[in-house]
Amino acid sequence: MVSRVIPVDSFDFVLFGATGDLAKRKILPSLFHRFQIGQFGDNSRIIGASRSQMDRAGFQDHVRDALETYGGATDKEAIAGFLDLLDYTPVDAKGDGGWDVLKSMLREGEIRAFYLSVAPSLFGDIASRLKSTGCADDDSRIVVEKPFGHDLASAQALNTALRAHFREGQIYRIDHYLGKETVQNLMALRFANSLFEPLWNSSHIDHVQITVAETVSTEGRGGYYDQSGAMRDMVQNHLMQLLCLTAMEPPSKFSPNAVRNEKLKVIEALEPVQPENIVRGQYRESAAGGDSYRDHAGNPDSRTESYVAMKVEVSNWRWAGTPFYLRTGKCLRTRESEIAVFFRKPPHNIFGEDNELDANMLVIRLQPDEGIELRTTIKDPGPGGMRLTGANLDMTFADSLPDSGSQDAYERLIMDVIRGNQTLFMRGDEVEAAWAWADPIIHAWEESGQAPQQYDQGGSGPDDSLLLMHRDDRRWRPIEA
Ligand SMILES: NC(=O)C1=CN([C@@H]2O[C@H](COP(=O)(O)OP(=O)(O)OC[C@H]3O[C@@H](n4cnc5c(N)ncnc54)[C@H](OP(=O)(O)O)[C@@H]3O)[C@@H](O)[C@H]2O)C=CC1
Ligand SMILES: O=C1O[C@H](COP(=O)(O)O)[C@@H](O)[C@H](O)[C@H]1O
Repeated sequence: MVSRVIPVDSFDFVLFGATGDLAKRKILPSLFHRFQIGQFGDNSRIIGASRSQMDRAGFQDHVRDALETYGGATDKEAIAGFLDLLDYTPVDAKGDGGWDVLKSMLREGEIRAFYLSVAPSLFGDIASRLKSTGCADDDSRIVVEKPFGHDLASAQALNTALRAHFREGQIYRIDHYLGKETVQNLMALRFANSLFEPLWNSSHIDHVQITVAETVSTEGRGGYYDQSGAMRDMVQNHLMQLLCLTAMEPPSKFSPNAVRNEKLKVIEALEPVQPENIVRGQYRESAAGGDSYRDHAGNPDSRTESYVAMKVEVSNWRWAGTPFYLRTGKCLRTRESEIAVFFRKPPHNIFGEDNELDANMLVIRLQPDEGIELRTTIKDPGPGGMRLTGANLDMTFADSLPDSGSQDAYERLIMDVIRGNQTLFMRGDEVEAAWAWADPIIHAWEESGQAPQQYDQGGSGPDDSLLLMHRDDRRWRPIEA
């Protein structure tokens, strides 16, 4: 099956922070891939805007380098075609310089998208100048990167700054996990099949495990990360979104507000997490003497967590009695993200003591090998009588849908901005609700002053995370290389 490309209308895409790290590693390569497969409307243009003094040719050189280095681009004709769409103007987010030139580059009647790939401290300045200079109109989209705030108060301040100039319907808050193919597939699995929904509740589901394990350290971004930690960097946003999509009620339709209303209800139903239900970890120096978290942070006393595991309760009719266990960490054994849904065991065993019954388990693998797997119990084939064994119904997308094409999460999300579809973007109230849940947890840590438990690099996290499960007579799925 070849994926169908549905072209978008032509647009003016203004990339603030066009000379920055995220632009060159993700945004520009993603735009190029969508251009290369023919998704752009005919007159589309991309305008880079940053502080650096550079002309159009200089920006084209910068972008060519980014596409070759980070986008795997080799097709000279496609690269030349893409570079043709580019323009550049220096713009100072905090001053008046460059805005009149930017305004003169924008065309009447085209979709305008302003992507703010800059520090959040510049969001308010840019939003305000976009409006006061007439660069943005009432249909323009404004896209903002994470982190969306550091806590509830700062997220509220960002929302206020953006909403002073743009309607909520124009604001696209990026959480790149929502652009991942299998994350969207979770909604298809739940709401496009009649098989699962009747079982999707605490009567049939014992518990859910959501894991985002990373092998990378914080090296190179230790300064930023030490102010953030796993809770702010991953749990409040990415894991929260996975939890919401797993736990939410069926929306009445697949529309931005219908989906986001249901996600918001999940966040609002979260119980406060008690300290005994959270484990924080920090990676120590490796056996080979490799740098520790504290070395990477440049802070020998750091109490910031690079790992967190927690038991979360969703307090509503559907989920009462079914805990969600979340965990994420750096420097773990392997890169592996998944949602594992553990069903309850069959209520009665007709096969006798020699055949212990296993529970069914549905695993939604987000990365690296995207797919869906259902663990079932079958008869062990052969003449050995009625002996039971486990068997997996495995749908690895690379095998079952080999020509479906893969796309980076940013590709999908940027095209949705042009289409004007906010379903996969966080609404302001959602982000604030997530911070309102996370803030007390973080404050309690800060007040206690307790250091996270040290854990080995290349393992599966701190020992206490095992106890979190053992206490409930459960086990984590192994993080396996
Ligand atoms: N890098 C990453 O992997 C990720 C980044 N993010 C987020 O994306 C955003 C950008 O991050 P990143 O690319 O790493 O940051 P960088 O520091 O690499 O780039 C910052 C960009 O902002 C521009 N800039 C700074 N000050 C001004 C100003 N006064 N006026 C106009 N432009 C200005 C810089 O322009 P110039 O260089 O010309 O001065 C540069 O292009 C941040 O919000 C970050 O949190 C989110 C997820 C991952
Ligand atoms: O937002 C972030 O995400 C990455 C993990 O993203 P993935 O797509 O590679 O799973 C994480 O490493 C980073 O710390 C965080 O800021």
